[in-house]
Amino acid sequence: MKAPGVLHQQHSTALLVGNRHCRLPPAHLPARRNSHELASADAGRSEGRRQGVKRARSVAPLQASAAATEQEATKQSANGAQPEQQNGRQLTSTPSFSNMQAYGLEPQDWTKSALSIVVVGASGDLARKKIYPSLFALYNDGMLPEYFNIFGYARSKMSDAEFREYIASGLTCRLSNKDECGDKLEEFLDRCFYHAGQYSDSKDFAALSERMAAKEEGRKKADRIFYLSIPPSIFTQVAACASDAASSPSGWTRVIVEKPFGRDLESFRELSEELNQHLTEDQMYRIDHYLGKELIENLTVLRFANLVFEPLWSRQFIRNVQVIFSEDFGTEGRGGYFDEYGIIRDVIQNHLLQIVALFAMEQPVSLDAEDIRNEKVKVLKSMRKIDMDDVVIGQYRGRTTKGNHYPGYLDDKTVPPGSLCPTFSAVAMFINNARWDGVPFLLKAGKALHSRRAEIRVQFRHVPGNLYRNKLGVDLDRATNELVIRIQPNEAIYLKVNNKVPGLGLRLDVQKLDLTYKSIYNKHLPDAYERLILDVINGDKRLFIRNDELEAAWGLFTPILQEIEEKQIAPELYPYGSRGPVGAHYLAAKYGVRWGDIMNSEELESV
Ligand SMILES: NC(=O)C1=CN([C@@H]2O[C@H](COP(=O)(O)OP(=O)(O)OC[C@H]3O[C@@H](n4cnc5c(N)ncnc54)[C@H](OP(=O)(O)O)[C@@H]3O)[C@@H](O)[C@H]2O)C=CC1
Ligand SMILES: O=C1O[C@H](COP(=O)(O)O)[C@@H](O)[C@H](O)[C@H]1O
Repeated sequence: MKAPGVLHQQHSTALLVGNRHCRLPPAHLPARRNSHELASADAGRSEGRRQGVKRARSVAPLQASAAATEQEATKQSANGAQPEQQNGRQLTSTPSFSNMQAYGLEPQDWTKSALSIVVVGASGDLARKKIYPSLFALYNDGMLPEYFNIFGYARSKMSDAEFREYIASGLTCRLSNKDECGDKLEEFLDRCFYHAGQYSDSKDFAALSERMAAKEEGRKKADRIFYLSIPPSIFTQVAACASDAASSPSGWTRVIVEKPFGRDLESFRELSEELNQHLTEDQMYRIDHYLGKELIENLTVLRFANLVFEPLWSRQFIRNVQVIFSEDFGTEGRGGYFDEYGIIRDVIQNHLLQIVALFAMEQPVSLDAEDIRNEKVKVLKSMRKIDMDDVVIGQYRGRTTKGNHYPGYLDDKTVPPGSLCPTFSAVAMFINNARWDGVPFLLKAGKALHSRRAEIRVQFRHVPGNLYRNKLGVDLDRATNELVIRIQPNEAIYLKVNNKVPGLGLRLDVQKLDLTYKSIYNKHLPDAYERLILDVINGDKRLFIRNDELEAAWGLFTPILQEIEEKQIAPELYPYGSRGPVGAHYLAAKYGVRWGDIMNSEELESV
């Protein structure tokens, strides 16, 4: 256990904290919002709540059934049982609900434990858009423990009933389970409670803890998860308060930390040092939601569970690797946040770099989280310092087409006038190790582009001494094999191969060996947050980021970020809805590469 203030694994005094402020470090990260932004965010939230209320769920029956649920829980509880000695450092338990086995997970005994999930920043955008829907989907699929409760915590004033309406306004039923979904929704909402409080007041957290304890009563032990869905400027104070006043007295306590983890190497180190005063590494779950996406989890399966790919997975056969992220909408509404970070910090330094690490790592000793993360960090540490000549930045400008006007980045009222913040970037990176020496890894991310997609494209070398060169239909030096892992939308893995066009004569064309998920697996794919929240419940850290990975990632990007900012390098403008700045094509051409998404734009039309 850490020095005082570290979130306690076991203690019995969590509820006895007086009226005092939590110990706080100096605020070093920029406050994320100014009052104008806060006001507009508040307006948006009220609107969200109003919409929720409009959906006309009746609250009274809900409360009645909440009482029934509690009576039932009390009837079933093992009264007077002593808290189990529990070490939160280990993978302790897995939900015992019906579906665990169906998902290939080990069912374990949750019958004696309660689980409380606290969403800190409960009135916010991420909570409503992602966290509640994921929790509900897990509940609906039978993946949450029997005795779970959800507690929203934020400064906004809300009753439990209003909170439930707020949650309900963001929920939808899955098609696969639509008939039962209404009842499930009511049951789920019955387990949701709201507690208003300040983020730096341990008295408020102690009161929250008391409410949690009342719901946890009767279980042998209670485990607690705090999801910090708040701006990074208040991560530490919340960790301090939760640690001081609301950690579990009898079970484990885990904390999910959202990105951004700092904005450069220095601020990352400061944040990390501060959080380490209150949380142990075992308690911290640093989320990168891209790691929770189906196709990213499948990346290692593809490589290590098949014989055909791994022998080709090196400089010997791979010409270049492209990791591409594009969105067909701008920063609308999030400009205030975005402008402090820009696309390199927002997407490339975390999501895309994590994908590269998983893609390029050596086979881990086992599927254990530490073994996987050891291999990822080796890749990050082997990366060559990024050269400014290998970086392109862009910013979208407004565009009017077919009578519609699409506003530019600078037209967003929450963006400071004249901002040079990049909304697009392309970077060429290299891994200085035996496997990847000389292979360009081209990363590209942009907002307000022509399409929404995220994919990995692996372009293979040409076939040596090709018999068919120059003779037939396609240029085989250009039509090399390409493996595409489409992360979203319409998840797919396909390999482009040269094939003989059937019939007389000998003509070749390019076809796909196609594993498009929707045509093969007739099922809804879980959202990344579902997978990740379930992993936190199970204590599985494979898909969460370790401190040394972040240290290496920031080490790579901080020098170029500083150079861009210090020299005030102007981004190349590109029209809203276009394919991005021309500079990205020159960057690829410098390494003899053509961007796969541009070269094969017809593939997108079929998505
Ligand atoms: N939204 C998204 O799509 C994504 C968000 N994230 C990260 O998740 C976290 C939460 O994001 P999001 O929900 O968008 O954030 P919000 O800006 O919506 O903030 C969440 C809540 O925190 C409180 N809050 C907001 N600003 C401040 C402030 N300056 N000081 C104190 N409290 C404040 C508000 O609650 P109240 O006023 O009621 O206390 C608000 O409802 C952030 O770290 C973000 O970077 C990561 C990926 C995507
Ligand atoms: O983390 C972030 O991700 C989203 C994109 O996530 P996706 O799952 O919808 O692809 C991005 O819009 C946002 O700017 C960034 O902060």
